[in-house]
Amino acid sequence: MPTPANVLVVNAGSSSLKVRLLDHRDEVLDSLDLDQWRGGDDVGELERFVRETSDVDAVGHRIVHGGRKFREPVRLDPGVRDELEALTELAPLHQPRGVGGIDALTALLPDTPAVACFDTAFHASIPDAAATYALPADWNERWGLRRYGFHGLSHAYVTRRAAELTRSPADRLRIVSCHLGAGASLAAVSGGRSVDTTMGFTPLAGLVMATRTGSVDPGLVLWLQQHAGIDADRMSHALEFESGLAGLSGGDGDMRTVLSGVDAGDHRSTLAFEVYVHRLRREIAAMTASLEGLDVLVFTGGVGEHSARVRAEVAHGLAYLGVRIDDAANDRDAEDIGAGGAEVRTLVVPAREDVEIAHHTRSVLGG
Ligand SMILES: Nc1ncnc2c1ncn2[C@@H]1O[C@H](COP(=O)(O)OP(=O)(O)O)[C@@H](O)[C@H]1O
Ligand SMILES: CC(=O)OP(=O)(O)O
Ligand SMILES: [Mg+2]
Repeated sequence: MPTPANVLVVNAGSSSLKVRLLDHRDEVLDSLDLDQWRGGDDVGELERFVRETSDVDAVGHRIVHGGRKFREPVRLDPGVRDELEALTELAPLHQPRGVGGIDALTALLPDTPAVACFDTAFHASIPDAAATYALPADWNERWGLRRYGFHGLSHAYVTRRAAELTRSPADRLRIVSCHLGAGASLAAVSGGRSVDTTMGFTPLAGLVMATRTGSVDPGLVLWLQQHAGIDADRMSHALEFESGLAGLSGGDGDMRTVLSGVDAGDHRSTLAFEVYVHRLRREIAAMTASLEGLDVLVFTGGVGEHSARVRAEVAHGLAYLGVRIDDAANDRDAEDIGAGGAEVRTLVVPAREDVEIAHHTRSVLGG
């Protein structure tokens, strides 16, 4: 078929559904944001939006988990859809929402071709030394236990933008991409390929997030189960929804709420902010070890794009790596916030998973 021009991008995250219609130049023609989306039950608004939107040539979906099989974008058919649903056990929070998006759009636009694009795909290049857990080898093989990594569509877009903005070919750059949204992860990108990341087998690992713990001592989790009477379901809910910024500060996990608390002298909010920043700095430094250096540090996602305070705290603690920012540029959320002559470039890039998905959708269907 000819390369589709207008792509309807469906991005079902852990808490929201973002739908965008992009034209052949990636201009946004129309969009719909739903804060509450559980996949399935509340298709009403989506249905209205799609009925009012004409000229959809193709649909591109963000799917969080591609499992062992899907390492690049794939054209959707009923068989593929069922394989994606079967991966729900690997990402119970995210996968049903993505599959719900596929089902809703298949019902609304049954004759429009659709492509699934995976959060995990960009990280398929992570070498075994970084992707392998030191567990019994036959467990790893039997269940495909591995550091899959997530937010790959965002990290891939950041990688392309970093190359454009620094006017250097991506194959020469060592980039740490910081995707700081409600979910948060880092990617170490060398020569355009992901070589390490903070999320793991699930999107629970790594950085402190809005309501997720990020990494904790697995011994602590076992201790709570074996000695404190916290069963697996209760534990899972606490680690996913009651932890992170929300758990520490007692608020909703929104960084803006935490910062208001800090300004009001609230001790819990202050500790939450300090823990968030500490972990972020430490993990960025860890990514530079995987890269054997650092050329570009990039901030993206709601917190990364809008919180000058988080960026400043992180950058000031990483001066020893050559990170130096221009505080005035940082305060106005400029694209390039690096200080003149700094060894490391520091950039702020809007998260555009939609652009990445539209590109993949066009190349799968047109190529
Ligand atoms: N001006 C701001 N200052 C600090 N944090 C912000 C600001 N605007 C948005 N955020 C943060 O961005 C988060 C949402 O990030 P976003 O990438 O949009 O979400 P999602 O991960 O759901 O896609 C919110 O939880 C909030 O903490
Ligand atoms: C994978 C992941 O954590 O996604 P989100 O940030 O949308 O929750
Ligand atoms: Mg997001």
